Amino acid sequence: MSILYKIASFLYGESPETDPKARLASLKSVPRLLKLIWQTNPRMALTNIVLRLITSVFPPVMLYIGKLIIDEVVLLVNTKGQHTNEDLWIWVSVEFALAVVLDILNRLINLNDTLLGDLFANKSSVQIIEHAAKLDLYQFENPTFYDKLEKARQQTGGRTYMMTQVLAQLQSIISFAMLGVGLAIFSPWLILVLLIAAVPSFISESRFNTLKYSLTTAWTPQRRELDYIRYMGASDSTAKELKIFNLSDFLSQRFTKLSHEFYEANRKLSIRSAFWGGLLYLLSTGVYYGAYIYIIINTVHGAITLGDLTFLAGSFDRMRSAFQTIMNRFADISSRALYLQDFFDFFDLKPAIISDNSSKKVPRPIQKGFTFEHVSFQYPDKDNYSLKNISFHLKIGEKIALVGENGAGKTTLVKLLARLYEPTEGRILLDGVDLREYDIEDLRSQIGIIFQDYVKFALKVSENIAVGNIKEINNLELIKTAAQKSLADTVVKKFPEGYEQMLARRFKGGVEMSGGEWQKIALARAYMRDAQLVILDEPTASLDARAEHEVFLRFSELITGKMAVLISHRFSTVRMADRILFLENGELKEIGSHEELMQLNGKYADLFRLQAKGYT
Ligand SMILES: Nc1ncnc2c1ncn2[C@@H]1O[C@H](COP(=O)(O)OP(=O)(O)OP(=O)(O)O)[C@@H](O)[C@H]1O
Repeated sequence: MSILYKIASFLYGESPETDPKARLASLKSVPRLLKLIWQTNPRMALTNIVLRLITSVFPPVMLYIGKLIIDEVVLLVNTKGQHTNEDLWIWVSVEFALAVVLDILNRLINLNDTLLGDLFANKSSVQIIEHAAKLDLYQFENPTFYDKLEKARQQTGGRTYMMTQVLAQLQSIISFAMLGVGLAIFSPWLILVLLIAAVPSFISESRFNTLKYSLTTAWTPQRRELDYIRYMGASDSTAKELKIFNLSDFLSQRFTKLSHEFYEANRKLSIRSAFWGGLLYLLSTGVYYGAYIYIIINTVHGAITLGDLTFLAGSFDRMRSAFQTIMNRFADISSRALYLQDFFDFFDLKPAIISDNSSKKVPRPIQKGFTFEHVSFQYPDKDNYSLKNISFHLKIGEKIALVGENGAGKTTLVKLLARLYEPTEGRILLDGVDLREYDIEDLRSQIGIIFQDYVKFALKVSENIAVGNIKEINNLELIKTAAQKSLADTVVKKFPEGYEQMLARRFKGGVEMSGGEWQKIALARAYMRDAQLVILDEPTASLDARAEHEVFLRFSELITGKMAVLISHRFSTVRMADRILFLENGELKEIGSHEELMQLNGKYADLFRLQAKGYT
């Protein structure tokens, strides 16, 4: 075990989050951070470094000029004004000029920090969005991944702060070295005293920062829950049910209990940290004053001049605080580096569903269609299969309907078709070639899919429709045609601002629509692209029976010649399909046209009759 490791173990303990090896390793993310800062804006990053370098030379130079001034004054006092005072005023002017320049430099650094920090925060937020888009759907459904994503997202402010800290550290180290050179010329042993004085305080800072990180990390799931309760307690989407079910007390009690537990854990740590921090700082200050007294005694005995005294005391004081800052900042940086590690860990996550350069383009037009060959699928965190041994062929121009009770596996099947997941066993072929061999983006561009839980974007009507083919966002003609096809144009007509109308009430001027109206808008997305396969996963459940019938009739006419997969619980709609696949517990139980399945008199026929009875 290396000495470094032993020291680190002592400082940080051995808990998994505070594992010293992990902490030392996390410092490796600092150069990666610097690279990111550089990439944000090389010119501003360079300016920042240069300004800091120049500024770091100022403290020793100004202290030395201070010494010269005092020596001049003492000389004048001792010679009762005999000695010419020309030099004195020159030095005072130089010091004044330096003070002005230093102030300007510091302001420029602050300005640069703020602007570069803003750019850096924006860039990393964009990078998070871009990277998240590349990841697989199952990664979003995994709580560990979600924690990483949350940490990466929440740490935007922290990363900007970290950026300033790292750059400031560079400046402090150079400044410290410059002061050290001056001090070493006069009295090298003072440097040793200085180092010893700062150590206790550094230890306490390190230890408590680490404990703080462990606490925050250990509480991530609870903090996520707190965020969730906060959102549920005050959100447009939950307000209705909160009132009807009178849930606000339930939520506020739950929030209070959980937040209080966290507060208590944090409070104890903060008090301990304040106590030990204060005590050890007192110790450092004691050592400093010991050295100060020693210098004063030497001055009184005439061993050094009064100017030397101010220079030494000044240098010593500044070095002491610079050293303390460097050490504390180092502790801060290394514990924040753990958060930074989370950020980079998120970027290191790679999607499993990818395509390489040799990937095929989807045939235009598709010749044979899609074939499921003994496809089984199990969600990563589930013990049982959601689809079992499914085999069927979707022919060119054919419209099939998936029917089955809740949880039968209908949505899962269409997710596999769009390659949002890969089959656990078996394979899916497109024109006889495994789906995995096609370019994923090209494949998805040929599939139009509207899910039951489609997103209601707080965007304009035109944008809400254009998300079906975002490249055409400025093609208002296409958007209008898509709206006509899905009957959304009847909804849009009611808005004073037409296609410019803002939807959802999240932002000013946004209007809310009924479930059925939203569905017509969402359906228009399917008509935005010239897809070869269109999948509608129950996006019409909120439409009244007549509207759904009309929508599907139009749909069948409009997509003639294309393949379609419909999921609906309404049998009047389902029977319009060429063939019906009846799923039960992930298994394909019956397949055939409505008439064939009725003749078979199996489960489909049972359910059909049950629903028909309900309607009469
Ligand atoms: N993301 C997921 N992670 C884990 N299990 C899932 C996930 N999505 C669905 N399941 C499970 O897979 C099974 C099939 O779900 P699926 O959504 O495909 O059913 P469905 O037939 O579309 O149901 P519904 O008619 O209610 O929409 C269910 O048991 C469900 O719990």
